[in-house]
Amino acid sequence: MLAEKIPDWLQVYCEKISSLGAFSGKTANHVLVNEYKQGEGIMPHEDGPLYHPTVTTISLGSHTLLDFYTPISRSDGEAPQTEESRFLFSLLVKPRSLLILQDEMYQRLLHGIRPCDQDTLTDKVVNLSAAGALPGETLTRDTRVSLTIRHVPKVMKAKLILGRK
Ligand SMILES: O=C(O)CCC(=O)C(=O)O
Ligand SMILES: [Fe+2]
Repeated sequence: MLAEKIPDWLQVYCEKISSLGAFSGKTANHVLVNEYKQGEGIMPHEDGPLYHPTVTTISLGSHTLLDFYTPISRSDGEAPQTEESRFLFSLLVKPRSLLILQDEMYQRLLHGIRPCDQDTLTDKVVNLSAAGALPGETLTRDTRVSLTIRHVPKVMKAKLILGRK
């Protein structure tokens, strides 16, 4: 991964979040900006080993439900595992919120966002009361922008790479 300067306005948030201790004393140096139009999602995935095992996300514009899944198990002889059967629970992620995920939730489980226009909240949304929401409530999605802010331990300075023979 190549280092580039983070814009000043965003650096402010990188520093604020890092000062909470999210990256074990390191300062965030990586921001991924995703935009989801109403109805768009992201398929279940893991983010890979490149990052410090903590991910922090600022959400803007709309709520979403972030869904968690067990990984596909490799043992033979088992019935095929559907996405539905691997689904564990969701988090209601509100606009203007900061979500911090780490350890097992981030490293072992897969996360994703179902592509849909509306979310009806159930008891599978495990942070309902903390998010001030009620079971049975239906929330309509709008455009959401997420800023995923992390610390990447290994970055290369562009100068070094370009200077290589
Ligand atoms: O938008 C989000 O909150 C999740 C984004 C995500 O999982 C990713 O870009 O890897
Ligand atoms: Fe992700």
